[in-house]
Amino acid sequence: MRAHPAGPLHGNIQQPSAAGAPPSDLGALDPHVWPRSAERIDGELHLGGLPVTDLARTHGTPLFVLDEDDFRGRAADFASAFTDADVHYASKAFLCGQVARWIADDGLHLDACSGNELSLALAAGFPAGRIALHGNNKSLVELQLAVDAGIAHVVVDSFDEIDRLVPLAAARVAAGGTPVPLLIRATVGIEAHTHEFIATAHEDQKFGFSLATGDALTAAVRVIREPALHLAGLHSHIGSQIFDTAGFEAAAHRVVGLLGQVHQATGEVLDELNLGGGFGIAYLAEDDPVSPRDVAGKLRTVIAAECAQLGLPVPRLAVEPGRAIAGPGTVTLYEIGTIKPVRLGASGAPGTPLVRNYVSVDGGMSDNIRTALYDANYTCVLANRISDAPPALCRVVGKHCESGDILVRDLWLPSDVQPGDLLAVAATGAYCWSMASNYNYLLKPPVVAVRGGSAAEIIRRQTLSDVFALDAVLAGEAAPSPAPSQPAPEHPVGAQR
Ligand SMILES: Cc1ncc(COP(=O)(O)O)c(C=O)c1O
Ligand SMILES: N[C@@H](CCCC[NH3+])C(=O)O
Repeated sequence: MRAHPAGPLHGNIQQPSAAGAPPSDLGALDPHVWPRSAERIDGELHLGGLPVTDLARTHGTPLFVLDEDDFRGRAADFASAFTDADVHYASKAFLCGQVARWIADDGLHLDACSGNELSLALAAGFPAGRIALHGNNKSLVELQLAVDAGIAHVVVDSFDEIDRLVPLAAARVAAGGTPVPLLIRATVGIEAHTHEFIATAHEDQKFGFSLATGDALTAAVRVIREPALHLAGLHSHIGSQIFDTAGFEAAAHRVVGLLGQVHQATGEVLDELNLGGGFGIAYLAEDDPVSPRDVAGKLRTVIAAECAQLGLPVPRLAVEPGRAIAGPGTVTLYEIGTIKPVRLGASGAPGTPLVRNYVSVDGGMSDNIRTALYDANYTCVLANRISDAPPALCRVVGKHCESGDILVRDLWLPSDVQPGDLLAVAATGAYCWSMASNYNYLLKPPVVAVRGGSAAEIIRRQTLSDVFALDAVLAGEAAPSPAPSQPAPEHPVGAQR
C-alpha cells in the first residue's frame, strides 16, 4: 500500500463541535449523572462521605468507587416498582461476592450468563432457586452445573441447547429429581433504539428463537413434550441502554402473542413472562432515562390488555435490569499523567489556536472499553479541587498503545488541569470492570465500596504476580526454551500499571 504524503496537520483533526458550548460551572455534579452520595466539600469530590484524595492515596488509581447506598437503593427502587414481579439483577453488568450478597439479602433474583458467573454467585451463597442461566452457547459443563445446582430457570436459546439439556435432565429425573424448569428466549423482531452491538431482538443476530419464522413456537412445543423438561414460561430481551418504553411495550405485546400461540398449540398456560433488561441510564446530563415505576406501569398495562384479549391469565412478570442498578453508583478515579496540547500550528508558538488537550490518565480501554467499542459518552470532572480557570476543550485518553484508547471523546475541563490531578468519570458501574482486560499487561483496578464515611475493598487490585502466574515460563512450570542466562528482573508486585 502506498503511503500518503504528509498533509497539513489540521487535515485530519476533528473540530470540537461535539463538545458543545462549555458549561457555566465545570465542576458541577449533576445529580442525574453522579452517585447519590456525591458532593463537593471545600471543592473536593466526596463519595460515600470520603474525599477522593484519601481514596486514591489508600487504594491507588485507577480506582472504581462504588456507592453502596446508590447500588442498593436502585435495586430497591426496582423491587418496589415491580412488587408483583421478580426482579433479576443481570450480573454481567458487574458481579463480585459482595454484590451477590447484597442482591441476595435485598431479596432480588440474579441472572448469570456463563457457568462462571453462576459459580461465583453460588460460591457467595446466592440461593440457587433465585438464579437464571442465560447464554447462546452454553456448554454441557455449564448446563450440568445449572441442573445439579437446581437453579430457577435455564433460559434456552437454541435447538442445540435443548438437545444438550435433554439427557442431563433425564438423568436428574431418573435419579428422583424434578424436571428442569426452562424459559424459551424468543427473538421478537424489534429494532431497539440503541447501538447496533447491544440490540438483541432483531432477526439477524445470534440470540434466541425467532418468533417470525415460527422457531419460538416449535421450541416451546418441543420442550413441553419432553418429560424431563418443564416449560415455565417465555423470555424476551430487546437490547441495552434503551430510553424509549415503546420498544419494551412492543416486545411485551409480541411475546404475549406467543403465549397465546403456545396455548392454542398445546393447551398449556405458561406461568412466567420475563421481559429482560435494557433500561437506560444517564451518562450525560441531557440523558433522560425512564423510572422503574413508569416502565413497570406501562408493561403491566400492555400485558393485562393483551392477556385479556387472548383470554389468558396474566403470567408472573420478571425483568432483568443490570446497568440501571449497577451503572450510576460507581465512579472511576484516574490520575492525570501527560497532557498534550494539539494546536493548529507549531507547538510552543503562543497564539496558535488550541484544538484540544489530550489528557492522559493512568488507565484506559482496559478498564473502560465502552467508548472505543460503542462510541459511548461519559461525564468527567476534575475531582480533587475546583478551578476557576477558563475551560479548555479536552479528550481524556488512556495509556494504551492505541490511538482509539479514548475514555471521554470531547469535554471541557479547566485549562489549568495538570499532572497529578484526579479526574472522576461518572456512571462506570456497569460493563466497565466486568469488561476489563489486561491489554498491554495493565492490571485490573480494585473496586472500593463506600458508605457513611467508610470504605471496603470488595475487589482488590490485580497484581503482576496474579498475571505472571498464568504464564508457563514466568510461573516456572515449563521451560520451552533454555532459561535466560540473566535472572529475570525483580518486579514490584502491586500498584504498577
Ligand atoms: C438477556 C439479558 N438480560 C438482561 C440484560 C441486562 O441489560 P441491561 O444491563 O441493559 O439492563 C442483558 C444485556 O443486555 C441481556 O442480554
Ligand atoms: N456491554 C454492553 C451491554 C451489553 C449487555 C449484555 N447483553 C454495554 O456496555 O453497554
